[in-house]
Amino acid sequence: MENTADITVLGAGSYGTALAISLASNGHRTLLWGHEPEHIENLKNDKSNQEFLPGIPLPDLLIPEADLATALAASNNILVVVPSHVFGMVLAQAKPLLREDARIVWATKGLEPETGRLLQDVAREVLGDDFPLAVLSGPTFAKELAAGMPTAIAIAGTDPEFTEDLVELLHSPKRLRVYANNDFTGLQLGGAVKNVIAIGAGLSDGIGFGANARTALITRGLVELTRLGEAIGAQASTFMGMAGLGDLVLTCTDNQSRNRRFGLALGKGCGVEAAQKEIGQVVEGYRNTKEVYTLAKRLGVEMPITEQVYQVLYQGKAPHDAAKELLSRDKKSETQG
Ligand SMILES: NC(=O)C1=CN([C@@H]2O[C@H](COP(=O)(O)OP(=O)(O)OC[C@H]3O[C@@H](n4cnc5c(N)ncnc54)[C@H](OP(=O)(O)O)[C@@H]3O)[C@@H](O)[C@H]2O)C=CC1
Ligand SMILES: O=C(CO)COP(=O)(O)O
Repeated sequence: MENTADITVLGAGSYGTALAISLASNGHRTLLWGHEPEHIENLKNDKSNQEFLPGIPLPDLLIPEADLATALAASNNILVVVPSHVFGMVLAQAKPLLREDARIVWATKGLEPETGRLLQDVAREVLGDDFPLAVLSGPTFAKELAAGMPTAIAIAGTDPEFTEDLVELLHSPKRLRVYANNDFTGLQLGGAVKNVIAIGAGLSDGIGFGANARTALITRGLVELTRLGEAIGAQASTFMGMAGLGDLVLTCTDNQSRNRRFGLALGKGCGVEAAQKEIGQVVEGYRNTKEVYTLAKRLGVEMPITEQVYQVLYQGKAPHDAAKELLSRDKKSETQG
């Protein structure tokens, strides 16, 4: 039927398109909504997303859609993949158009601008408590997922039936392995904090440090993520999985990561604005550093790497000085605190 779909994806950038390709390749009719009609027209004409995923064909079951009302009427399964700073705004836009049986999942990685709230709090504030919610998080570069290269991800949510249905929709023996997780909070936090640590790893490589420093940042980044997670009620074990260690290793070590590339550019002496412009896509960790820092301060959680990245991004500290400060911290036990 023309106007029905198994799932609707909101956000036609690199990751929204990659997830839509993956869903459609699994045989599910998938509507992909984007806010720029011209961009959606290009997707239809080119049968690919030349701006974000050049050269990767869109499957026939992926239907680009410029009208939000049509997109939301087509399915009760709504996957939101817009940057975190517009997440609340897009939900507010969607709310009056949502079907009564709508269920909302997001793959956005970040915290609410300024407040540092988890996106579940934003979703509940905007939508109320009646819609089932879920989150996708884990080490998944859009380009590889879209190209059908093997990928694994984790999912958690408020409603077991919804998360099970999402696993069914997303899971593919050939391209995407989906792990169910029961830590809704932990999955959201992992996706936000890893971006900050990835900037730190990029900074370290950019100023000429090596594999030892990068690996120390990943390892201690995992410690500070876990500390913050436990303070907000997440399970420490979550961070040893896809949305913690998995995403940290991916984004701290591979130059497909925009957050890592942003840090690299800053470490080499580039300014914040120029580095963002060079990347030309969302760098979630830039804003999210402020939000993670704010959240950690509010809860009294020690996050030395986040603190130094914050000082480089927002207080004009030189990357070298930030690195020196991290190294010159008091001796401490690896296992305590
Ligand atoms: N790319 C990846 O590999 C992964 C990304 N993610 C997460 O997915 C989220 C989206 O990132 P990604 O797709 O990569 O980002 P991109 O920069 O590739 O695309 C962002 C998209 O969001 C659109 N957008 C911006 N503002 C709005 C708005 N108000 N309403 C609707 N759409 C809007 C942009 O449109 P326009 O171009 O017109 O501004 C663009 O199409 C982020 O939170 C990211 O961390 C998670 C895992 C992997
Ligand atoms: O979240 C991602 C991979 O899991 C994408 O990372 P970047 O946003 O740093 O490109």
